[in-house]
Amino acid sequence: KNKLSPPSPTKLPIIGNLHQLGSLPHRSLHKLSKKYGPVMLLHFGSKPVLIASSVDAARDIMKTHDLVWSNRPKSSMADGLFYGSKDMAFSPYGEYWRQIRSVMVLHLLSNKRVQSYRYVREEETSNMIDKIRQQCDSVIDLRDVLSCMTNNIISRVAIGRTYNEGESGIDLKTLLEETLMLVGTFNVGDYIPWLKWLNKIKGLDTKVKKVAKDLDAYLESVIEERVIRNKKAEYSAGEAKDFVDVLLEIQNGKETGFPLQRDSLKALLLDAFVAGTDSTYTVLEWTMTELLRHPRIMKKLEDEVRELGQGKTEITEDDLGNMQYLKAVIKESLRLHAPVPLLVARESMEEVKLFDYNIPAKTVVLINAWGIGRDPLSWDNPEEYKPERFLNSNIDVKGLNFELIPFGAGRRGCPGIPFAIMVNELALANLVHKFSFALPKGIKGEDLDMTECNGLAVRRKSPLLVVATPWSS
Ligand code: HEM
Repeated sequence: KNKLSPPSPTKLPIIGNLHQLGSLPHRSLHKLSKKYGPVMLLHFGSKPVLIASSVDAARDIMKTHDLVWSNRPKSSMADGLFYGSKDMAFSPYGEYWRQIRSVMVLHLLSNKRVQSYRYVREEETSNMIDKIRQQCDSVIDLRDVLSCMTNNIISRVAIGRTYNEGESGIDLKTLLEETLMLVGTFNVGDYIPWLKWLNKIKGLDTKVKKVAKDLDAYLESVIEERVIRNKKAEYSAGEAKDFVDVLLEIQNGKETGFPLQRDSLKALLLDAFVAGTDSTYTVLEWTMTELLRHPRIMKKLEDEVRELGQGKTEITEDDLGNMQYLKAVIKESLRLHAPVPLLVARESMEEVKLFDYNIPAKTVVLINAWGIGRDPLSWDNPEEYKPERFLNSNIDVKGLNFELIPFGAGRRGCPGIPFAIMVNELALANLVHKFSFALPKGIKGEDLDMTECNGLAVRRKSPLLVVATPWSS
């Protein structure tokens, strides 16, 4: 029997199903999927949006029919901020995307390149530890410390230095926060075109233009400075190259077979900041929250790290390979707290079948990785935080096991997995190696507020406050 269209909740005129999304769409859609099934068709304004909520649906989209689903829907926010969507995350599928994806994967985020930034990760992790040490026994805003470390790592890797030093009269930290906020903003004009004027009235269009202009001025100054430095040959041969160096080297196309325009170069730099920062430190904040709620798990992790780190002043990346429980803890956090719970929207390029349904071209799909991570068909006691489930299991986050897809999968899957995992594992190992953590007086683990707040990455509504006590063997 050929069912033509997936089940749909009743929609309202003009807005379609938008009123059913709520402030945390991954949760609302998860609830709806229990009633309407693993594949349902909603309308955001006039736009048909398919919601996939099961392992089989995710596999069908990101593996069986990956190519058909490899486009991204047009986003006016991405057009405004990323040089007409010339970055990789929002670029439409096609020759241009293939070219910049190969630049990203082969030149910026290859295993070898990620390895070459090891000293940056180790130095910034060590700076974070020093920062906590200076505040020991007082209440620390852990989110602030973790986000600062991640910002510094991404910034040094992308542009060769930390950016919160206040330069060129531009406050890049605030500018990036505004960019992230804008990218996560729901743009009514994309879904109900005749309501585009609302963006003008709300001042959204002006804001996007201003942020894009300031970002461009900053990136131009970074690139120009590098061009001048390279002419003077101040570059020392032993230094690891940052993204700007690599992109300038390959921009003439000798290595890649195609030239890289200036706007593409800037858009790729922006991708590293926008796609890489919040998503990465959010995992650490959720992990520490879960560990403080589960003292038994914290103790087990401390035992592993402290035993393997015995006699060492610092845990280095060489030590991580043996820390199986640590790896399981990070996976369990990604399962229950996928930072990008609905992945990044994709769009079908031609008519395609999904199960028995005929899905027309230009249908947007959202894959609920958050819901799939707590599907009782795949996970025992799915709501329980239990890293042990990964100890004797081959399930990984790399996009081959569709029950765990916090980084997506297939052609458009995240190219930053090795980078993000390294940063998270190294930071977590050093945190529990150096300190014992507790909650501020009067707060019990079980009382910790787990409310989420939506942004580009879904994080805790309130920052995690902790008290750290130095630990030594
Ligand atoms: C824990 C940290 C991270 C998470 C959870 C995450 C998650 C994701 C997700 C869900 C997607 C969409 C995948 C899809 O459509 O199938 C994505 C795409 C992407 N991510 Fe990540 N990411 C993280 C870290 C990073 C880092 C560190 C970088 C780079 C420095 C990065 C760069 C990108 C880019 C460029 C894309 C777009 C790929 C494309 O459209 O072809 N991500 N990421």
